[in-house]
Amino acid sequence: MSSHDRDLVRLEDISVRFAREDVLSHVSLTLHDDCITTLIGPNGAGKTTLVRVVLGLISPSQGSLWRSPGLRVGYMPQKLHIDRTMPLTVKRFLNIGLKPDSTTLETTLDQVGARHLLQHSFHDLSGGETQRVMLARALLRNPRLLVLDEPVQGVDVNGQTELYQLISAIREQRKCGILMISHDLHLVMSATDHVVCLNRHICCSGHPERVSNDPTFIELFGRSQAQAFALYNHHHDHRHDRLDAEPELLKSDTRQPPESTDA
Ligand SMILES: Nc1ncnc2c1ncn2[C@@H]1O[C@H](COP(=O)(O)OP(=O)(O)OP(=O)(O)O)[C@@H](O)[C@H]1O
Repeated sequence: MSSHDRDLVRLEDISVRFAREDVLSHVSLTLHDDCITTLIGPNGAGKTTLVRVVLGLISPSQGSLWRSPGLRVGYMPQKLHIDRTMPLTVKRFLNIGLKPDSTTLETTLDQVGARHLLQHSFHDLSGGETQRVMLARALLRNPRLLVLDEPVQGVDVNGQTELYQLISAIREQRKCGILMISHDLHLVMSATDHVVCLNRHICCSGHPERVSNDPTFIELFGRSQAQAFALYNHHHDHRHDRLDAEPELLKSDTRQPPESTDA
């Protein structure tokens, strides 16, 4: 298989202009099977706009976009506005426009740890439960590309770590490509192969470690993110004498990001 066979989407020199203002300038990016790409950047950096270009919801003002023929995309939006007065169980929510058979529905809910929520009211779910159900909905399309716009929004810190672990597991099992937007590089570290740091253009990109050391990343996010990353990295890069004697302890320790979530 040539490396191009793994390509799902290729953006070449894309620019997007709204009201005579460039929101994206000269962005080139390739998304692959079995690869998690994370978009980070400050508010208004153009992350959602870039996602909307990938989804085909916005036509770029300049540049070219190639999508693998017949590409199935599962999309989890940042926000969903549903009228609370409308009674809506999780089962009904997952059936809207999709009509999965019951086995697929239950298997998918199992995968995201939400099968027990099937008959619950969608409106009464916690932040983490809502995100899991939304993820299930995106997965019901059996996507080759999964697009997640801030998947841990409204979820507490422990829940965020669990959700990122779940996203990693989904990629492992399904070998799909994943494009996600996040504000917390140190939290997504273990769930990311490729980071794109965006501020209306691509400031830097590559392996998370490389990006976190890039001066443009430090300039955009400040030292606190870079230091949080360094602390996280410390868990990964070192073998301490005490832990060398306790390999099981090391194994569980390496998956833990730092407590802080400050941006
Ligand atoms: N349809 C539109 N028309 C005009 N301006 C738009 C439109 N969509 C987005 N913008 C502007 O483009 C800029 C980038 O918006 P975008 O939502 O892509 O940023 P973002 O990086 O996702 O931000 P955030 O992190 O706050 O969600 C913002 O200044 C926004 O106001």
